Amino acid sequence: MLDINELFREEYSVLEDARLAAADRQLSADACREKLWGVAKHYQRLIRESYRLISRSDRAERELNRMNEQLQQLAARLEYEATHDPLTAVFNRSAIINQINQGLTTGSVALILLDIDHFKRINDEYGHPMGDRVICSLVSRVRRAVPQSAAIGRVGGEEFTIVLPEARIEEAMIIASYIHASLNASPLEVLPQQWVTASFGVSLGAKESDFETLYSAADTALYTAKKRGRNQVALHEDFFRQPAKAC
Ligand SMILES: Nc1nc2c(ncn2[C@@H]2O[C@H](COP(=O)(O)OP(=O)(O)OP(=O)(O)O)[C@@H](O)[C@H]2O)c(=O)[nH]1
Repeated sequence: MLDINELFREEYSVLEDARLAAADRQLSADACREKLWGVAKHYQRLIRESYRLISRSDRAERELNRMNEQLQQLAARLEYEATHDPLTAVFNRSAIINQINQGLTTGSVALILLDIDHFKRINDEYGHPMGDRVICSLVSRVRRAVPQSAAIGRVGGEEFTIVLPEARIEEAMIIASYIHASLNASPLEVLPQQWVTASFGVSLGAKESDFETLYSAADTALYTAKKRGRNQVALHEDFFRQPAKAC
C-alpha cells in the first residue's frame, strides 16, 4: 500500500515552506521569489510525472482491451471447435445431442438420419481424400435442401442428422424425400462419374422425451431403409400404427 506522505515527501515539504513563507509578513521580496521558484519547479515536475503516468495507464488500458478482445476471439473459436465437425463445418455429435435434448424440453422434435450408401466402396475405389470431398459435397447439397431452422449434424463418419424442431412428421418426411430426390437428380459435382445415394430414417420425438429415444427410433427406420435395398426414405414404424377405433 502506497503511503501518500512518503510518496510526496518532497512536495509536502515545499508546500509547507510556501505556507510558512506566505504567513511570514517579515519575509523579503527576494526570499518570497525564491520560495515561489521552488514551488514552480515542483509543480512543473508534478505535471511531467502526471503526464507520464496518464500515458502509461492509457497504454496499459489499450493493452488490456486488446488482450480482452483476443480472449473473446479465443473463447468463440474454442466454442465453435467444441460444437462443429472440422471436415464439414456442420454441428458435431455432442452439439446435436444438446440441441435435441434442449428442443425436447419445449416441444416435439423431428429427426432425419442420413447414411451414405456403400461409402466404403467410394473410399476403396477413389481413395480416402475423395471420400472426404464426397462427404463435403453431399453436405452442401443437404444444406441447400433443408429449411433455415434445421440443424445439420455429423454424428458418425458417413452418418448425418437433420434436426427439425417443432416440425410435424409429415414435414420431416417431405424434407427427407426432397434430399433423397436431390441426390438422385444429379451426381455430386466432385464425383460426376459415380452416383452417390443415401438412406434415410425419419422419426419424431414427443415433448420431454430424450435424444437416445429419438435417435434410436430414427436409427431403426434407417436400418429398415438399408435392409429394403438402400437409396430410400423409411419412417419409424410407430407412425404407421392407426389409433384404436372406439366400439
Ligand atoms: N473418407 C472418409 N471415410 C470415412 C470417414 N468416416 C468414416 N469413413 C468410412 O466410411 C465407411 C463406412 O463403411 P460402412 O459402415 O461399412 O458402411 P457403407 O460402406 O457406407 O455401407 P452401408 O452403410 O451399409 O450402405 C468406412 O469405410 C469408413 O472408413 C471420413 O471422415 N472420411
